[in-house]
Amino acid sequence: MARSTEDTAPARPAGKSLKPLRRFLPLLTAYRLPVALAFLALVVAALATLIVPLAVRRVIDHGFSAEGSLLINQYFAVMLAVVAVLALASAARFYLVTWLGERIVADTRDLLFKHLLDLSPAFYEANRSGEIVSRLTADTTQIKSAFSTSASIALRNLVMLIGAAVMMVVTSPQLSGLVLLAIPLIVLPLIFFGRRVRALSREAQDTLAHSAAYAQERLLAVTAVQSFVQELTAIKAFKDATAVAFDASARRTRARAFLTGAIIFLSLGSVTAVLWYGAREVITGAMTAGSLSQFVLYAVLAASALGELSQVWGEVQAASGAAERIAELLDEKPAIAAPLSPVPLPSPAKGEVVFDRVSFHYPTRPDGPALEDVSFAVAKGETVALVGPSGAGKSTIFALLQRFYDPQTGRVLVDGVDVRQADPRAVRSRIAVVPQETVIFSGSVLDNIRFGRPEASLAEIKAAARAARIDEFAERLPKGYDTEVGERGITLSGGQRQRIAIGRAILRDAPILLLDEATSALDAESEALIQEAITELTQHRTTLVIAHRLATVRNAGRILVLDEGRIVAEGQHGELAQTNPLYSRLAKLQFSAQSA
Ligand SMILES: Nc1ncnc2c1ncn2[C@@H]1O[C@H](COP(=O)(O)OP(=O)(O)OP(=O)(O)O)[C@@H](O)[C@H]1O
Repeated sequence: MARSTEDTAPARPAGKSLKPLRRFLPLLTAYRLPVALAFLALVVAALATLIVPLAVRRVIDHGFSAEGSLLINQYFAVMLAVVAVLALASAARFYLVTWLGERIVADTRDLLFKHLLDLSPAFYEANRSGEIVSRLTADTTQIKSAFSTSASIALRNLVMLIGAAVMMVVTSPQLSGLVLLAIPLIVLPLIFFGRRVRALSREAQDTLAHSAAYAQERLLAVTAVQSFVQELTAIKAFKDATAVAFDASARRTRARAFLTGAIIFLSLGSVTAVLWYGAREVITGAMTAGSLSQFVLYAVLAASALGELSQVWGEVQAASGAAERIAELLDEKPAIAAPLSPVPLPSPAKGEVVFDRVSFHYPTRPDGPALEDVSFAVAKGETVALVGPSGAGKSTIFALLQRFYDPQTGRVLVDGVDVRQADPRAVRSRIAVVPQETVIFSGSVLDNIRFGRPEASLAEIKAAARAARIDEFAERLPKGYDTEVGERGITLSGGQRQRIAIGRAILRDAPILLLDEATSALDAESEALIQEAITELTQHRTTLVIAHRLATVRNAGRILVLDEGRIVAEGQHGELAQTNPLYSRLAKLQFSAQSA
């Protein structure tokens, strides 16, 4: 279940059963012509069906008499034509309506994905990605049925029901009056079971998402599961989650089965009762056999339309439960958004960074400040190293600078503009990040470098790759730069992944560089290659680096020492090593093992 980033998740609206689905209706306005054609096909098919009983009466009342032998050929010829029209119109209706359903689902998925990309990290901290993916796939598939097959069946049967009811009244008002009495009997279970189906469907989708999230998390870390020999635990936990999802689906299906059974019994039962009454009318001569047959055919049509409608009603209710889950996600407001009229950043870019008395705690940790009263300024082209024990707040500084969160007090300025007043995309465009753990997407080596700037030319990408010392390994791969790297880059070594990250940042060519040095030890050769690549990257750029290497702190113009969210010292390596006990301890622990 998605939790709101705000602490108070809004309660789900109860009762208004189809509201969540209605919200997706406007998507149909883009497809007016197919909607109109589908409607036309629907009406034609329904009319064709309604003509059949009329023909049947004529055949029974006149066709079997001596003078009717000529007419009978005509009647059957007309019927054949009607059947052909019915078949054609039904095929067209099926195609168009299914097409529309698929379209709505595709559009909903696009809309949802776009929205998801706008949501800030705070949202993803509170929700599991597997559950979100389940909404994107399983729940949208559920609403597909509501907009395609269900809509098609519902509309056809609605038209049929109305048409058949009208024809019943025309054929025998007296018998129709009797049928009228049965209607409340049929509508009540529809309402009762419909509600139940919707609630149970919501539950079924929730539990399904839960098991999907579990599977995704374990599969992403399958090697960890295997190396800790936790397969059996994982299998059992997944089996339990699947069982819960299965039970929920079974309950939903039971409710739908009851609904369908009840409607079929009640509607066909009433037809039987009316037929019994009608048969007596025919015996007393108050009604012709043909009229009774015609009436009964219409009544059967109406009853089966009702039966199908009830089934569809169950499906629509189930879809409504799924739609509710999608709507919740769509209603999630991004915690970070551009102001109505964002202040443009000065052009040309300078690459200046200022933290002005910044205090911040993460939304999920209201009582634990991550930064307290942090102030510093980094001038254009300067390199500043951040050093501090684990959890001191170094990565948090990077996160605030990219405006993934807003500080509770104080300001973060990029090129003199408070990042809260600027468009977050504009701020991030001025920044290139080399994270400690490189994110690699499935695709080729080239694709992964291009991620830094998708519009870059091949020559630019190759140049960046050379500068980042990627060519050194890429050319030895089976297909060179076109080699597929596998999901999350599992076919590359740690050092190779880091160089791709550096290549991306070089290609991005942003004035501000945020570099989180890898802590993992590399062999001397890789290390040397990475240092060369980094030197290339930091030239002419404002650089903030979370330092783990002696060479880095030595080369930095200035070092900020962080401890428990505060800046506790500032200076250069030589002097800090002498004067600051925390720094000298960290330097001994972190840097002493390495040569410069
Ligand atoms: N997304 C988050 N949600 C809640 N708390 C967080 C989050 N990220 C970090 N923290 C907390 O904020 C504090 C500062 O973390 P930060 O990641 O900035 O430390 P760091 O100096 O980068 O540490 P390291 O060197 O280990 O990466 C820590 O106490 C950490 O537990």
